[in-house]
Amino acid sequence: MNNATLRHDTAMVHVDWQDGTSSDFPYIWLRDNDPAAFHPQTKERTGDLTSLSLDVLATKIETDGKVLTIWWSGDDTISTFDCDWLRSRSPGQRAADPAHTGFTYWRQELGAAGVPRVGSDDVLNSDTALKNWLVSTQTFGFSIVEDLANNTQAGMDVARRIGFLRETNFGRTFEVQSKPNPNNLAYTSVALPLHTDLTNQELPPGFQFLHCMANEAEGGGSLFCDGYAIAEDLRLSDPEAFGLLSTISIPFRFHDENTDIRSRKNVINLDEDGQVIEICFNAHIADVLDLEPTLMVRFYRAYRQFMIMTRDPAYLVTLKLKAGEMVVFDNRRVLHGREAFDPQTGFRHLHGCYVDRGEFESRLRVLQR
Ligand SMILES: C[N+](C)(C)CCCC[C@H](N)C(=O)O
Ligand SMILES: O=C(O)CCC(=O)C(=O)O
Repeated sequence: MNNATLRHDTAMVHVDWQDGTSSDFPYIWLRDNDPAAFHPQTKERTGDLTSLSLDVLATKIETDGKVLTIWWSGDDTISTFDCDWLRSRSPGQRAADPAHTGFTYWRQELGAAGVPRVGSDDVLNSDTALKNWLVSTQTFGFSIVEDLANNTQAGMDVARRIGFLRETNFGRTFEVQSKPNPNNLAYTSVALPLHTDLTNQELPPGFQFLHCMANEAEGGGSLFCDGYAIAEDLRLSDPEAFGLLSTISIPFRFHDENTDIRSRKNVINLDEDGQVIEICFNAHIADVLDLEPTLMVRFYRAYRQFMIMTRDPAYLVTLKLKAGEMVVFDNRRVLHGREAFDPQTGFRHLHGCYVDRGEFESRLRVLQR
């Protein structure tokens, strides 16, 4: 970068970059981000903000277009910044995040044939295949890994290519099977309407992995819908319902002999720009609603409307997992469910685990380096 020009006043350094763009850097920000204030090996911040004056001022600033040098008043500190780094961190613009590769919202038209698929050996052995798989899993919120070995380790091996497993009250891994004395409906053979798991947790698990070991019973098909697509359609068709579901939290609770785990969540969660970033929807573990009575009635209308949309075939993709396939989905975006099955007609067994979004995004950033 050549010929950047500088102006500075009592609060900021203003830089006109050669390409016509410009940036404003407050002095306190520059002083706080002096490269010398970071540990050379760990890259952690070691500078102490409280030792700086908020009115810190420069006595002299120079740039040769590659490096910007500042002489500070008050002490003899001289800070040197790389201009490309400065530009990439221009205050007021978010630095691009390589883990955020974009979303494609989908509806029924995607069909089972549109679900991204990848071979388990490719993901296990190739970083490029791993990266491409993570990108498509994030884009659609789900994917299927094929040709897993026929043991309960195989799905975990794939999940661990991403990162640490998220342990919950259901264990580090879990067996979705019809069991005696079930502590939740997943462990029966009944139909499960579309839902997200563990909305009763302070942080609901990010990605869910369900490795199909056997699916021989009649029924037992899998259901999926894109919660983000439903939320965006609701935003347009019923702004009042969207507003309530994205601002009013409701209680969720799971309890059994050993646990009583509760959390309040909005059904639709937005970031500060209003983008949908999480769906928490699980009718079976919604606790008794405790809203103020007039709000209650408005909320029920909104909540029921969202529920009706989750039953609308326009959003539904169905498939029947085969032994050796593993479905992977963002549990905080894509709702999942299953048809009832008849355990008398054959064995059905899914082996599952979770990996949180933070692990997933970290792996993606590292693979994009
Ligand atoms: C069995 N497995 C661990 C996968 C899910 C458990 C879900 C438990 C709770 N009923 C909920 O729906 O969130
Ligand atoms: O049995 C299935 O296909 C899905 C089970 C499920 O929804 C769950 O474990 O949360």
